[in-house]
Amino acid sequence: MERSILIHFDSIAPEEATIIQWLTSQAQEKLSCPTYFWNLGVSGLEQCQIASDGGLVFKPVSEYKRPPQVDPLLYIFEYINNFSGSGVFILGDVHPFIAKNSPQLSWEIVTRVKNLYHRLKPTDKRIIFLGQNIQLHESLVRLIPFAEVPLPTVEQIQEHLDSYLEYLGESAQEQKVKFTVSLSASEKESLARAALGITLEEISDFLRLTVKERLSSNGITIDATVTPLVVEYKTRLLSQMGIELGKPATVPFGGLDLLREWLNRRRRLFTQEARSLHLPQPKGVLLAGPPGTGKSHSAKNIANILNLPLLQLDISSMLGSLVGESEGNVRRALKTAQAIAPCVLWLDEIEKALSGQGDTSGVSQRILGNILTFMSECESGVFVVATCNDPSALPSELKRKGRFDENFFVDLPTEPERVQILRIHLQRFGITVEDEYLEAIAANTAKFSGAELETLAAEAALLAFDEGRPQQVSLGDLEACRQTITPLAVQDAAAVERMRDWAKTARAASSAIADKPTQSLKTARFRNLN
Ligand SMILES: Nc1ncnc2c1ncn2[C@@H]1O[C@H](COP(=O)(O)OP(=O)(O)OP(=O)(O)O)[C@@H](O)[C@H]1O
Repeated sequence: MERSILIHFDSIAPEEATIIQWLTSQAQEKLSCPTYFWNLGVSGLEQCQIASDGGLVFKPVSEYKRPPQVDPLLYIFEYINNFSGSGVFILGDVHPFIAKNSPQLSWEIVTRVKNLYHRLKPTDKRIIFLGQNIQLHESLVRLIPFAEVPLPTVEQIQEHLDSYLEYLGESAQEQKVKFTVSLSASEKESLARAALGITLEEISDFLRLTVKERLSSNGITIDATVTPLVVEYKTRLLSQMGIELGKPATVPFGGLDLLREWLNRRRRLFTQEARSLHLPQPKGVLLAGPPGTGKSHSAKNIANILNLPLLQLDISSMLGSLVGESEGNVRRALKTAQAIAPCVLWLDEIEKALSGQGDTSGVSQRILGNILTFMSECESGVFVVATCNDPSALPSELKRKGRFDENFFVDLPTEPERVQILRIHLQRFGITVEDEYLEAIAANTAKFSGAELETLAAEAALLAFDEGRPQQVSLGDLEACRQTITPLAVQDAAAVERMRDWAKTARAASSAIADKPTQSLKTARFRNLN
């Protein structure tokens, strides 16, 4: 802020007030000058001041009088230009006029901003453009540095909890309500960790709501029972942004031994010990294969194996209609993952969002750019699991070697894997079937996917139950149900074979398999895709 004339500050919506507050105190401390705020919504220009309780107050500037016929944006620029003295001017709402790809992009405004840059250079006046997901027009990029506000760390959240709970306590006292905070140091840390991924203002909102809900004749108590509530609150907030906080997988996956082995070798890299040694963090895996082969199921299990929280991102559901909105949603999601890290970030069905088919606005290209930059820059332990059915539809930038740690093809299960999958799904209903029966059925289910084997197990359990033999599944039940299921690989053999062929040729072109000479290619259901 000391050296830049104009700054473009990217905020996350509810964090705006916190940023203004921070900028105000920085301007006071480092530049000894006042801070002003303006946007199209406020009636005029307001001076920002830090109140004695640490809060932010806005005071209208009485000299700022815009004649009704003058454009508000041109007027504020002129006002700042003519303003005598020093000051930091925070301007909201300017970005639609200076952002690239914006339908409201105005050359007049872009030119004024450039002029202002040169005019303000010898003065002690600074302008900060505050907005979300702004990508400045090319002609301004070099003049206006970009600052981004990361989501708060555990330590920042803990500090915020202390000060905000103290403030709530004082307010309660004023209203003669008993206010008790009963949190040990470790409980407070757990609470702060549970809140990772949301902004400080969202945390304040949560605490205010909780206080209201907890008010009883005995007063208000804030204790460890608040922690699961903050997780619920965060889950709701993230879900509104297209991010789902995944639940740990309760059903293990059968087969996929190479993936399991690969993960087991890396799980320790996410521990605090490895992180403190700055060992490189694994970036992630790409899982591609026919429908129902267990890619999503594996993604959930990966989080379990690595013992990390799971965040699921459905990029196609994030594609907003407004310019910049989709990219913004994805960037916010990536930031959230970074704040929650170490974690697993599962990008489901990425080919749907990133193939670029029918996308004339270039949104998918920009989203892809965001994801690629994130993957190459993020060192905080976000393990990306991308799943897709059709790898040939994916942009090659995403598949090239080094992007993911490994690109795996998840094929239809082999016979021994089918035994394992059937066993897992029968056990879910408390059913144990002799190995030789499972092997007999596995031998007859050559083209079945994991999902179809799951259906077969469930149907057999129902049949036995219907016939008054709960949990007594026979070979006959399994065989009868098998005959009712036509696997997709038979129904749409051409499509499934296309995927498998593609993977075979892709594997032959890869050197990664050669890196693993001990691996049996025959049983390797996971194959490198590059
Ligand atoms: N290897 C496996 N072990 C255990 N269960 C499996 C396995 N593969 C698939 N399943 C079962 O099949 C269900 C559906 O599989 P999943 O959704 O993971 O397939 P997918 O490959 O992601 O399919 P799609 O490409 O259609 O999204 C899972 O919920 C799981 O119960």
